[in-house]
Amino acid sequence: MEFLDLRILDIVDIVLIAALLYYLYKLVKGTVAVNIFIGIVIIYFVWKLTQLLRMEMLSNVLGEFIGVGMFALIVVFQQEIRKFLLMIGSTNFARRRRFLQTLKLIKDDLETPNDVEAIVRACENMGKTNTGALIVIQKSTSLDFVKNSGDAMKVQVNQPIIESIFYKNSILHDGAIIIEDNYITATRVVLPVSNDRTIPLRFGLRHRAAVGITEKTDAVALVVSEETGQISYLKDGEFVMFDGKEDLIQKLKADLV
Ligand SMILES: Nc1ncnc2c1ncn2[C@@H]1O[C@H](COP(=O)(O)OP(=O)(O)OP(=O)(O)O)[C@@H](O)[C@H]1O
Repeated sequence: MEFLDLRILDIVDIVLIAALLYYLYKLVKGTVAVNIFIGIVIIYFVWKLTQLLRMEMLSNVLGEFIGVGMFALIVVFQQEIRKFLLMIGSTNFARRRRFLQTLKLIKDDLETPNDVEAIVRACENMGKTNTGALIVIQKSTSLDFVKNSGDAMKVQVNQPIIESIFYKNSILHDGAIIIEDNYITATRVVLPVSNDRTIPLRFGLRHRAAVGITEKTDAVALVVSEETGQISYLKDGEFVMFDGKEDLIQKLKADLV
């Protein structure tokens, strides 16, 4: 049967399409782009239906629309396409780097493990004084596309530095900080805010920004609430539950490997 005549390349084809759809979903999840995307899919199916039913005029009009639509798409999704390419490029680069590291082709010390204890201790202290904080820890996806909105710096992670950045009277306290390979590489960063309507209303923009960046990239985020002093840990756009400081440290370490 021709239908069951599946080649290895067909399987690779399906896996690649699945990966592509996954990246697209991750990119548009919770944004208005999702509605535009659904609109396009609907128009495409109506066009196919009109072709099938031989409704010449409507099918021609929709066909023309779809033809020009490709250019319109590039304009409408300009931001998303940029992020998409960045996401694919940086993820592959990081994977390649890890692959080379396992083969010992490049030095192991390129990536310094993040000082998770210092970060969590800083969050704990900031929580006690109700100091709001937003910390994003980069993994394999590059965060360059958000870093540009803040101020670049390169300081090795340590507890007092983090606390002094978020200290209420500090000029750097607004926005998020980015941590890469145990270095704080940007402060006052503005993150994309998630539009996810399932986030409880008690969480404001700081938490929504943490959800936003973790749903669009594989970074993880820590938020200290200014109102309650509570620490939240976010991964893949979701709040991760933890039982005390030690549990948070263990979870972070496991997620940052
Ligand atoms: N998109 C964003 N990117 C980075 N930081 C942000 C963003 N939006 C808000 N913030 C930071 O969060 C701060 C407080 O915002 P908001 O009070 O709405 O947050 P919240 O989630 O209610 O937090 P809290 O519980 O601490 O009040 C802002 O002053 C700013 O420093």
